[in-house]
Amino acid sequence: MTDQNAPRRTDGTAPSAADLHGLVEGSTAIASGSHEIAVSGLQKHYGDYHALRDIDLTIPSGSLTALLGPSGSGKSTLLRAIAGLEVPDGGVVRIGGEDVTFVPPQRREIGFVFQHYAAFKHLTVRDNVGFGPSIRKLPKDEIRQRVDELLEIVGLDGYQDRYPSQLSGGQRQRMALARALAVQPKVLLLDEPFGALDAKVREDLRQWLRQLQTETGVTTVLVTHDQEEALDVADHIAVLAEGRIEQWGTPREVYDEPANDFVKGFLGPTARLRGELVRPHDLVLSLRRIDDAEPVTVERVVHLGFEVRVDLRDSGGEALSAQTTRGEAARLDLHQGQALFVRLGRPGEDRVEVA
Ligand SMILES: Nc1ncnc2c1ncn2[C@@H]1O[C@H](COP(=O)(O)OP(=O)(O)OP(=O)(O)O)[C@@H](O)[C@H]1O
Repeated sequence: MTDQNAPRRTDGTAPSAADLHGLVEGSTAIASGSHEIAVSGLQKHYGDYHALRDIDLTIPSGSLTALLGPSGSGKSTLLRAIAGLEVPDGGVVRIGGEDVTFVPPQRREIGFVFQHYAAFKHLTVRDNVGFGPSIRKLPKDEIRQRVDELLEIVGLDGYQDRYPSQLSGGQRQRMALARALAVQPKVLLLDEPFGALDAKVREDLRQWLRQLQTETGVTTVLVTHDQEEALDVADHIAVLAEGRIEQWGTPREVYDEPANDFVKGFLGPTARLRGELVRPHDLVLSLRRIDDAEPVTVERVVHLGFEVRVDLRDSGGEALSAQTTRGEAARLDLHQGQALFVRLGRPGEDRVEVA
């Protein structure tokens, strides 16, 4: 089976490790000045399939932007078009104000990290990270110093002489980031870099990525289908669906002021109350009817640490879930079969109902 996240050439085949190194080999500039990424009117077809539909997106210099969307929404295609691994059918890609639409990847001064990092197995961590600078024939002691600094930043100091097979998955991805940064790229493009790792490691690595990005200030684009990851690390999120950008904004904007039901549904759990899509934590439960609260029956009470999810059924037979706290669940004595009322809370309202 082919990996959806694996990089593809325009002919559909996966690039070799040497190709990927080629992405950074040509990099010469040190990340300074404006490295805004601006995409306008971008179109991409694969045969009859319209993978990118007129994409306009500006990624501010020095920021971390997440491309978030379901599988097949076009995230990787957009990232690969920015990298130069895909040639668009129409539109323009600019990096730092320069039109790079037809500039080959190795001349775009980018660092790229994929979900499955193609390390040189026969090279040590030091030589993997130092590969790009050594191709550019930088002085050996300068390379050594740069590699040591980067390995310290990514938390791999002391691992210089190990081989990739002697690293954990998380350590390998951190080595990949160090290697991408070793050539001091203008922009860092990350395609589900933590996708193959387990949940806890992912969480640690995204905190670490956020810190690394803040320290280096390199303009970063992160492809992810994980809304929590995007909300957690990104300055801005572009939400994609079917080759279009549905919304662009800060994590708070896309979560609190979603442009449409798709964005609302994709950014977090939702419940439908009288036809309106709402957040489960915006629902207020009460034992007596307040205002025009909807009568519901408790089907299940699920304790998820501090939070409690209450699965309900309304009088029309529709299922919906509310989210509440342990304290409130105890106060209401929530239990299966209980008759309750649910309504939409107002922002800042005290959730504790004395019924
Ligand atoms: N080389 C290709 N040839 C044909 N179709 C392709 C090719 N690359 C991507 N596609 C199609 O274009 C669409 C967008 O793919 P893309 O990889 O950009 O989606 P994605 O949002 O990154 O999804 P995922 O999260 O699954 O990686 C998909 O329907 C995919 O099958």
